[in-house]
Amino acid sequence: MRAVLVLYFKYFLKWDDDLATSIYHTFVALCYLTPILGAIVADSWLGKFKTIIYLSIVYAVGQVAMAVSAIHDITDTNRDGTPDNMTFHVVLSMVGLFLIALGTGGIKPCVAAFGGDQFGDHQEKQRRTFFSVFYLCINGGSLLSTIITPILRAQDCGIYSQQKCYSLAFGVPAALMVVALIVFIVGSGMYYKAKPEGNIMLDVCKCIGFAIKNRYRHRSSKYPKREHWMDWAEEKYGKLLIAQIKMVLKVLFLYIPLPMFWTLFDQKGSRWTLQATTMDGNFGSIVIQPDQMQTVNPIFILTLVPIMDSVIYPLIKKCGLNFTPLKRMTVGMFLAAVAFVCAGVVQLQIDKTLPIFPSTSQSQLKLLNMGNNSITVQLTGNKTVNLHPHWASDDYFTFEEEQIDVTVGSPSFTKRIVLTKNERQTLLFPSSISDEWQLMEDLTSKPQEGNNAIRFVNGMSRAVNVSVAGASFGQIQPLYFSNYSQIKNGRKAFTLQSGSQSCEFSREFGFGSSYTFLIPSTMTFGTNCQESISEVEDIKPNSVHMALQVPQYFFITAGEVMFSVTGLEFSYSQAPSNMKAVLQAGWLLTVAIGNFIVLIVAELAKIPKKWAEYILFASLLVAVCIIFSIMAYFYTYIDPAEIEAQFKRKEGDNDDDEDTKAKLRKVEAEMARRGSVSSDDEDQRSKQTSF
Ligand SMILES: CC(C)C[C@H](N)C(=O)N1CCC[C@H]1C(=O)O
Repeated sequence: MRAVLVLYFKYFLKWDDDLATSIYHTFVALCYLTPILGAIVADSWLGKFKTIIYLSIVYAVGQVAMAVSAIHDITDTNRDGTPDNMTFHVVLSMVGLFLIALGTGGIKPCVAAFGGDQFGDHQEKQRRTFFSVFYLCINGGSLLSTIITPILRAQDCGIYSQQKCYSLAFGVPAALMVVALIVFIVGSGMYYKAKPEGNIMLDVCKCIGFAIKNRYRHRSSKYPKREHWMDWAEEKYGKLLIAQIKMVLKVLFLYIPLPMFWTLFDQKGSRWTLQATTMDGNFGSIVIQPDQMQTVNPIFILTLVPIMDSVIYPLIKKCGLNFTPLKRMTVGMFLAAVAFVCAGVVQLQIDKTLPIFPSTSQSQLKLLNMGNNSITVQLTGNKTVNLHPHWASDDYFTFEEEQIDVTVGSPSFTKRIVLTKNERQTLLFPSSISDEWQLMEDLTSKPQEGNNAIRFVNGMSRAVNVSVAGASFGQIQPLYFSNYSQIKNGRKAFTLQSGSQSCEFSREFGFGSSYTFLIPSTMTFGTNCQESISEVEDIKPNSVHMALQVPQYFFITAGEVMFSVTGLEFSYSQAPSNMKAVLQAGWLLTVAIGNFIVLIVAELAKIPKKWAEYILFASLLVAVCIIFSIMAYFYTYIDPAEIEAQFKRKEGDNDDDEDTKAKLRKVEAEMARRGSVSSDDEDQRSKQTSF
């Protein structure tokens, strides 16, 4: 669904690029923020199984709302193919997105933790495999959706008029979500379902609050220090709960630097896609569009996860190295930084091929001779150019002056031209140089999305109509320029028409170029006018190949596999039994914060050189990576189940606090239940995990 969301905003809801991008990132950030709610509901109240079911229903309803919001016919009263009550569509789609984000919150942390719950303590290896498979599934889905949803969207559908079918692109995932939910419910009898332990998050908050208050009350030096500030809750709360909170806080503290990884990671959808728009996507038999490069991420995930699990990690182990989860995550961060260095190097190559546009104090001018004779032009600053008939100066001349003198021909003819700062212009000399000269504005940036910006100049004495599949340049008056039209890459055939006469010419286009095509006064209409039309290259096509982005995608994905898959498993294994989903949500929160930082960075980072921006991000991540590795060095891995069992034994003997005892009895019952999972259940678990 994410694959077509920005396009839906832009083309269906008619939002501008900035609004579409901001709402998109806010939605994604919300999807990784709401897991906190889902996790609290699951761990404290409904349990993971029921939370997944209820919030999957919310998710499916949200997806249906999106599908309905994309039916233009609902408000298209005048049946012209566009919705007439946009408020209805905007409100319904925002409600839909909100429900989807809420549903995602319920599903994401619970599915991961619920999956982890299916494995006993002795099945650590299988559990690790589960997290890898879980990650594979997310990315398999992501890959399929990026391929299929754009195809669905491209279909035409409608009751009164045919339009692009966003409702199908949203409706099919809605139907699939319902199928997935049914499959999940049908499997109910096969799962191990850990019971929630009452309002654990409320207890946690109260316990932390009490510890802080109690610490403050006993701040005087006459009170003996305690090992940990949470120990100040001992007067009121059981040791087990305090120990569990310490485990969670320790892990959450470790998470503080992690959003920086996601800040870099999430820029592949924005900055890297923009970079791809300045590159050549021609791969021989297929042409890759800039945004399609993103599919390289899930493709690499699908190949790298199994390779890491079955080759790289075992090999490292064989070499006698203890590649602990936190070490893997550190290496993952480092690889992401390497990816950004690669992006910086690619950017340097691209920059070499980019035109130099005028700065705010400069203006640029190109000269174009539409006459049938060669002319010599002299410009201020002793610049002299010889222009053949129907020909333009090779490049733009740059001026700091506001106005320049232009002298042409012999006997010479001089005119003063007023230039516009920060602009590129073309000065057109008609057949007779004493006729009015035309000054036309040119592009001062590369055409967007890898398109080509094309325009025509009509040198004939009669109006000419120019069209090409998907675009029309309209009626071009004698000695006038047409407006620019955006044309996709590939071979394009143009039709030129004047009265009843017409002719065609075709040309192959790459990515990101700009051309002015000249229709000479000498042109005769026939079936083919290929020979007569000459072209002026205003902006060169992209020449750095998109394949050069593959290394940066490789490194960021290798980094993601080491960082994210390991992080998921680490969050599960280091969480106390009653806060597994909460820590999963804490992990996903780092993704949400990373997304928010991207939003801020997009506004703040205004470094003129893009390559320098990439290197800056890489350096920041390396700095964060060093901080994280120091924090990780001091982290001691724990076995929460073992610690909980020890407390159960100790506190069961000598604690006389009734509340604690009640809680311990609960833990004891739960552990006994887990321990006494019948051999049938155990068999069943082994069967389920034998992948
Ligand atoms: C569909 C995702 C954006 C693909 C990405 N490779 C991924 O799996 N994740 C990015 C953030 C964490 C993880 C996820 O759980 O979505």
